[in-house]
Amino acid sequence: MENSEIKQSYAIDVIAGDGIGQEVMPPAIACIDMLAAKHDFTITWRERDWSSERYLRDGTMMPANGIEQLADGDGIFLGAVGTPDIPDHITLWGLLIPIRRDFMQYINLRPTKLLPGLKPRVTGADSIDLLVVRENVEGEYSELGGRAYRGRPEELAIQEALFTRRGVERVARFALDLASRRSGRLVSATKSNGIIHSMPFWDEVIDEVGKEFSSVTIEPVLIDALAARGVLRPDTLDVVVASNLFGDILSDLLSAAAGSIGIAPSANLNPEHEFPSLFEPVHGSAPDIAGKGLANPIGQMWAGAMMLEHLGQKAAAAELTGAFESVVALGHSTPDLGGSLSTEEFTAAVIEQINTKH
Ligand SMILES: NC(=O)C1=CN([C@@H]2O[C@H](COP(=O)(O)OP(=O)(O)OC[C@H]3O[C@@H](n4cnc5c(N)ncnc54)[C@H](O)[C@@H]3O)[C@@H](O)[C@H]2O)C=CC1
Ligand SMILES: CC(=O)C(=O)O
Ligand SMILES: [K+]
Ligand SMILES: [Mn+2]
Repeated sequence: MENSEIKQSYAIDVIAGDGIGQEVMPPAIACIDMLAAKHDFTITWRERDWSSERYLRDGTMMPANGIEQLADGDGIFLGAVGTPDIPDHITLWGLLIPIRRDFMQYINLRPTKLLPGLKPRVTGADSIDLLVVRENVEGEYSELGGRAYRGRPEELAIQEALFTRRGVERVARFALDLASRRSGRLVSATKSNGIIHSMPFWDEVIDEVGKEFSSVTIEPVLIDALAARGVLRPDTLDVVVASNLFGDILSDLLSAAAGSIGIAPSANLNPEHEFPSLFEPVHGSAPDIAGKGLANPIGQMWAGAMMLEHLGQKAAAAELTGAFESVVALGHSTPDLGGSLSTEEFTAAVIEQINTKH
């Protein structure tokens, strides 16, 4: 695309949310603002106070017309939601999950990389560079089911997993296309030995769509064995396609194998650009470290880079990932990566990198 065709001014909704979401958002925004000035584009940040605090105050995570308010923006930049004071299904289903669904963000793209200068967690895994393609609007996270006989000995809960042909086809196609442009290898996370209906269906549909991509080899791997492989040999993985729940678990596991869940970014994509996409770190609100200045802002910064890339600002995106990679390569990091810098100190080092590179 010619540079002149790229829009140069964007409206981005900011939902820092809860816990360390509030601490890692300002560092990411500071970096992006500097890059915007350098690369001649502007971002208007539309700050939303949608959070658990708002829920405790007003009884809802976001306003009734919250989705409408986001619809005309160019993207959503989210920190994390969740607090020990409110059951997690209320906070998640009151904000993040409706956004993912109403805006048909059916792809959750989650890269994992061993950053330059970091030691692998296990020997033999010294070149991790993979992408989890997580199905993001159906699967195990469904509203089908219910509870009955509350509080009685007969009490029961039924939770149905929902897999549609269209839903599996589109995530398969996205992952196969990515794999065809990378190693030509796609691992499909399955569990068709134990889950008798949905997972054999998943396997069949992935296989069918795979016929359109003759250059890609599909390797179905049972999720239990895949978890073990993710710990021991994450270097053998390139593109992994997974259902909503499996992809959620795998992405925490793989980013931990590569150093810390504090570095992992996540793009909730509406690939058709029909609705805004949402960018966030993989991690949650981390109440155990919130308020202590210990949070690693890389996950939020890297999510910001994915957002810039999605907007067409590829040079700025590359400069942002390059900046935090350089700081880590110089041996500076937050405690989760074995370093001693605070969130603020690490951010200052990244900003200095951006400043000194012309
Ligand atoms: N997309 C979202 O907003 C998500 C929200 N959550 C919510 O977050 C809350 C806490 O969930 P947890 O299960 O504890 O997961 P979590 O991801 O918040 O934390 C897990 C562990 O990783 C550490 N950690 C996470 N991010 C870090 C960072 N940037 N730097 C350094 N260390 C980091 C935490 O200190 C904690 O020990 C819950 O309310 C949960 O529902 C959880 C995952 C995703
Ligand atoms: C909710 C959650 O854990 C995630 O989206 O990663
Ligand atoms: K998050
Ligand atoms: Mn998760």
